[in-house]
Amino acid sequence: MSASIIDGKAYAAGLRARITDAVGDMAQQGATPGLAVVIVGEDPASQIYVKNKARQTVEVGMRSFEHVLPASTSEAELLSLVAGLNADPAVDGILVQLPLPRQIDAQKVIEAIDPAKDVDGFHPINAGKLMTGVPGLVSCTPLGCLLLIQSVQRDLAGLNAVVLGRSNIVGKPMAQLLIGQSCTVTVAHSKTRDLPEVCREADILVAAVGRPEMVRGDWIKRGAIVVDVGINRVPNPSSGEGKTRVVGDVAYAEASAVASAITPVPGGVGPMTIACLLRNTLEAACLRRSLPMPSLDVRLA
Ligand SMILES: NC(=O)C1=CN([C@@H]2O[C@H](COP(=O)(O)OP(=O)(O)OC[C@H]3O[C@@H](n4cnc5c(N)ncnc54)[C@H](OP(=O)(O)O)[C@@H]3O)[C@@H](O)[C@H]2O)C=CC1
Ligand SMILES: Nc1nc(=O)c2c([nH]1)NC[C@@H]1CN(c3ccc(C(=O)N[C@@H](CCC(=O)O)C(=O)O)cc3)C=[N+]21
Repeated sequence: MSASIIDGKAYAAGLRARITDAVGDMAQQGATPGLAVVIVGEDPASQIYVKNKARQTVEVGMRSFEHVLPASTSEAELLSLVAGLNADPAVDGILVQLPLPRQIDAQKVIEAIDPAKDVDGFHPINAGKLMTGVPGLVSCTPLGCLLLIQSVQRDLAGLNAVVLGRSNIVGKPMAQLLIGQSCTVTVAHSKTRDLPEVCREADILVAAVGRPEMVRGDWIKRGAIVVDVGINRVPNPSSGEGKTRVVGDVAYAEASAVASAITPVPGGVGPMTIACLLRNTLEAACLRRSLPMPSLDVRLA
């Protein structure tokens, strides 16, 4: 069997097209949504993501406010910028790129963002709403993963899902979303015993560990849906000295021989993360203006 490829890039483009239409309608009423992205320090990989976010924000017709701060920025300075963005009526969504430099307590910054503008869904209020089944802003990467899984299979009730990784930004909210879909969810991590055996139980396997190609073909149940969140830069000497390429947490060729459907890296979850960020910004803008959130149902042929 050769797995079908879940085309996250195409799905994300479809989602952005629907968002563009909705933003156009809002702009006509003088209510253009705005997204502020804050980056502290010069990590080149992070800067590429921030540039991509800003470009796509403008492409869907939203206003983009980019704040690039030096690596030496103090916690107090960042908190005061966040307070200003909370108070700015042109800003509907605020994203502070993680990780932050050592002198800044990331949790403090996350908790300083107005939960109504927390388009990352990282604030404890939004994390708690997700856990208790109350509508709120949901973390973009897990939301994107769920949309991709449901593009293959709409009804997930009763399926065994294994989430590899328990971070607050991916693993935990992913598990909550899958519980919400009535999956039987196992969350595995670095202390889990016999990881391959645990993974082999999964009808749905979401890998978010940050370990290049750790998940092998023989960890995967025949016919499983595999979602690879990992973004790992590894050396790629064949394209020149010092060159790198991006691989996921799953050994893609092996896995696609066993799975029924699989997300590629790049072109899988990554583009969905950004599309869902724009979706969340639209939702935050609608909520703040007491407008209904438009349906963005995306179906690929
Ligand atoms: N595509 C996208 O849009 C996004 C991609 N990413 C990528 O996803 C990956 C995960 O990100 P994130 O959740 O932030 O990472 P974290 O480093 O915060 O969490 C990694 C998790 O994986 C677990 N883990 C690490 N090594 C192993 C191992 N050898 N065996 C089992 N479990 C292990 C850790 O366990 P423990 O808790 O025990 O330490 C932890 O729970 C990264 O590659 C990141 O770049 C992240 C965000 C968005
Ligand atoms: N506050 C905050 N929110 C985040 O959502 C957040 C963050 N901080 N810090 C970093 C991680 C990582 N992340 C990605 C987003 C898009 C791609 C993406 O678009 N990837 C493309 C290109 C990959 C490449 O070639 O480099 C793809 O997978 O096809 C990847 C990773 C968001 N993150």
